[in-house]
Amino acid sequence: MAVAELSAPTCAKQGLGSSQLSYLSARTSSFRRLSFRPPRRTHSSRISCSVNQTAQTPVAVETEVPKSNKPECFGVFCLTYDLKAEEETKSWKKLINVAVSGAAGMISNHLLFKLASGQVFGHDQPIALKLLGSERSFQALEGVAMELEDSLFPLLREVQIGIDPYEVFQDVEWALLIGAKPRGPGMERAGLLDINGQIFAEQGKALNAVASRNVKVIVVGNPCNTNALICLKNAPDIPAKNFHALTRLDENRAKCQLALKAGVFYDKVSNMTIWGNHSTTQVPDFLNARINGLPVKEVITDHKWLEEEFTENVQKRGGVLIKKWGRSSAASTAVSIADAIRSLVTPTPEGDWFSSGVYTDGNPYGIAEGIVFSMPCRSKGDGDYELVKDVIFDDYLLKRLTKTEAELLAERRCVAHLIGGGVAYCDLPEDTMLPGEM
Ligand SMILES: NC(=O)c1ccc[n+]([C@@H]2O[C@H](COP(=O)([O-])OP(=O)(O)OC[C@H]3O[C@@H](n4cnc5c(N)ncnc54)[C@H](O)[C@@H]3O)[C@@H](O)[C@H]2O)c1
Repeated sequence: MAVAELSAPTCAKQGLGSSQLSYLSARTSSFRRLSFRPPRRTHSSRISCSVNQTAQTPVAVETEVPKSNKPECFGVFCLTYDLKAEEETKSWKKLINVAVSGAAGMISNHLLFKLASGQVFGHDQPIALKLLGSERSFQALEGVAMELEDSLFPLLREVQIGIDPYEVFQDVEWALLIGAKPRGPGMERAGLLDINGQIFAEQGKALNAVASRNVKVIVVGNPCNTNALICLKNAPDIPAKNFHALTRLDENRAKCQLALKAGVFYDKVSNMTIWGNHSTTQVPDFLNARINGLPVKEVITDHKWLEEEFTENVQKRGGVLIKKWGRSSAASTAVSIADAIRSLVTPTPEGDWFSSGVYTDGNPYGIAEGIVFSMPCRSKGDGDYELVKDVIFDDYLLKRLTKTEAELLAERRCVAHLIGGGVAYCDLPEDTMLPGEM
């Protein structure tokens, strides 16, 4: 049985400096050793350094182990430290609560360490991680929490693990919904929509009940557009605008392909929109994208390549990767989730935009309302976004937008029973493989 135990110097590593902290001597003898136990609903680690508060008498406080189903702390995160009077600090931001579902999975295994290190929300932003797993993955979740402990991240102040979204999503300001069931052998696409739809319906209800009223939700688990739709429809008290389906990986892939073809570094590619569904009907928009500030079609004059190879390369990149590697993209997906968050918490560079799957109500492009569709967005860096208006369309682009829109409307019909739309009727036009899907 693994035992999580902490020692005083660890909190010193939490960015406060050892002189700012005081500890009870011989803590390990008096401190409750908490062991990782067989699956229970919630298990949390908590570190709380009393910053941003008035100066207090130095004392290290042992956190009470809460009763019943309240999160229970263990390990290094159980201690609460107060600052010495003369060492009051004012520079720390308020802690943000971030939930990650599927936290024991492959994508999370990359993402969590980026979040905890400050690479995503900033190097002055303390963070609490609330990790949601499935019953089957609970032990692995404990392992993840242990690795987070052992990483001594200065900004990581709390870690909670659990399998009940109503507990794990309590007060969260961000929810990164990655956990989903993979498509099993012989499973129809409609079956996947239903099985994962149930998960996202429940998680939407839980967010509605207990999350921050302005929680930002990024749905990664596939089929992510329709899962995001299900989630937002089950969370009527949270603005629909706050829900995103991740298409940033597709955007990054498209930028890379254009850079390769044009022989430029990929930071020279901008204004890249992925339109529509995160499936093989997605539309990487080379009409509005730019290279070195110029329209792509002026820089890459091989338009046949753009229409055929480029488009297909991006649409099918996830599938090709699976064939080569035997598993779906995890590291680059985690990077793209980090990019997607950063795009919402930092102002979008002048003249540029980013892609995200967002709710279509009120969109200026004439796309059907009531679906989650990837579109070009800009942000002031406040977590919110607005849709970009100055984009152009041609026949090629419009034709493809219609196809991906039809697919999303069909997916919506398949999950009508999960979004208050009556009886489901599944008539998917074709079985498009989802990028990254096994
Ligand atoms: N949108 C994108 O760009 C993109 C890219 C790649 C993968 N994906 C999707 O992301 C999802 C996760 O991928 P992965 O590689 O991390 O998979 P994974 O199988 O390694 O991990 C998924 C984890 O989710 C957990 N889980 C299952 N049901 C859950 C539930 N109800 N609540 C909480 N956790 C649950 C599983 O136990 C598992 O640990 C898949 O659906 C995949 O298709 C999306």
